[in-house]
Amino acid sequence: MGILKATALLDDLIEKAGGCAVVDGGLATQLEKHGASINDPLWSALCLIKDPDLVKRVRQTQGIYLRTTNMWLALLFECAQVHLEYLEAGADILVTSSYQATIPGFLSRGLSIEEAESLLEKSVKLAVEARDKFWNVVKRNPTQSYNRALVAASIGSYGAYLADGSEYNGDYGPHVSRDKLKDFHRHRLQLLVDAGPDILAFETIPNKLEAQACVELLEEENVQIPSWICFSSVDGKNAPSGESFKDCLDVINRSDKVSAFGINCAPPHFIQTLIQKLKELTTKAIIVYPNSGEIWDGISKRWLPSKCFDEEKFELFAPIWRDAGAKLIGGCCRTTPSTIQAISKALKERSGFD
Ligand SMILES: C[S+](C)CC[C@H](N)C(=O)O
Ligand SMILES: N[C@@H](CCS)C(=O)O
Ligand SMILES: [Zn+2]
Repeated sequence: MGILKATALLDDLIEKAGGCAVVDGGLATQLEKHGASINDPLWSALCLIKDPDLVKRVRQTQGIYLRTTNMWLALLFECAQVHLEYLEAGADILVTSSYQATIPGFLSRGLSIEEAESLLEKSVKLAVEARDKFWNVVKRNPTQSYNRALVAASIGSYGAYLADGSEYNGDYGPHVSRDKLKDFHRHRLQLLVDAGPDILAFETIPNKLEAQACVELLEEENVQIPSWICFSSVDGKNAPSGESFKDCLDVINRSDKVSAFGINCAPPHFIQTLIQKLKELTTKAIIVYPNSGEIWDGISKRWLPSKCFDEEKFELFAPIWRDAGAKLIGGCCRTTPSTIQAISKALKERSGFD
């Protein structure tokens, strides 16, 4: 399938969803609700390591903290379950568990290169299998209101891999060049593309340099599926680095490989104004999937309480974001299947989709 046909799948989904498709919610958050403790440099990618031998080695290098020893195996099976929960809630797009899954990350935990590669591949397979399993059941029901979901392979920023909070400030220091970022992303991107997702999802990109690296990589690797590139924002106006979105979009707007641009894991009260701003800066589809409004403290590794938004407001704001021009809406960290169900209901009822 060429890129035009692959991009048509996304356009078609948006149309079938009534003009605005629903992205899933926080994978890590829902894993935690299932009892997993992911306070670890691999964060949500821990759910990929369910093979007992791999778990043992990872535990030996740094320690996985799960509630009880007996629970660890069961918990590590939860990723597929979380995908199914988001599908049931009405997600039209599943984002894979590869956000913080990287080759160097897995190597530093004692896994071999082959094991690391196979875990990345597995992140896509888990989501594809959940999608196919769910669709095979619901498609038989003539009254069902679900779409066949698409799978977006998550590519977390370099800052996510560093696990030092830099996906929220864009400060990679003077020694991180565009080439270094391309080197960091290349192998994982190749593996994820080969595993057969429908879309690539670059998440929480914090600065222009990394956006440039990602766009160049898509060209160099001649990627034949559409991508979205999402930035976070901590001031509601600019990229986390302080660079303007206009500057960051300069390079992205020139790429045919990028189908959508937007914001993820930023507070929801920034979103309406940001959509209006982005509409003036790009003709690409706008995607927004904010977090709950809580703020990630990258040092203490915990979420600080939200001052401004609560989960129920997503239901109210999703149609406002859609009317402002967003074509893809979902939730990021600290949102759950209930958030996604509320978004899906609000968007699909009003569009007459239901
Ligand atoms: C989206 S953030 C909450 C993910 C976790 C972060 N990269 C860390 O490892 O601290
Ligand atoms: N999609 C990611 C979070 C991005 S900030 C995850 O939940 O693993
Ligand atoms: Zn997030």
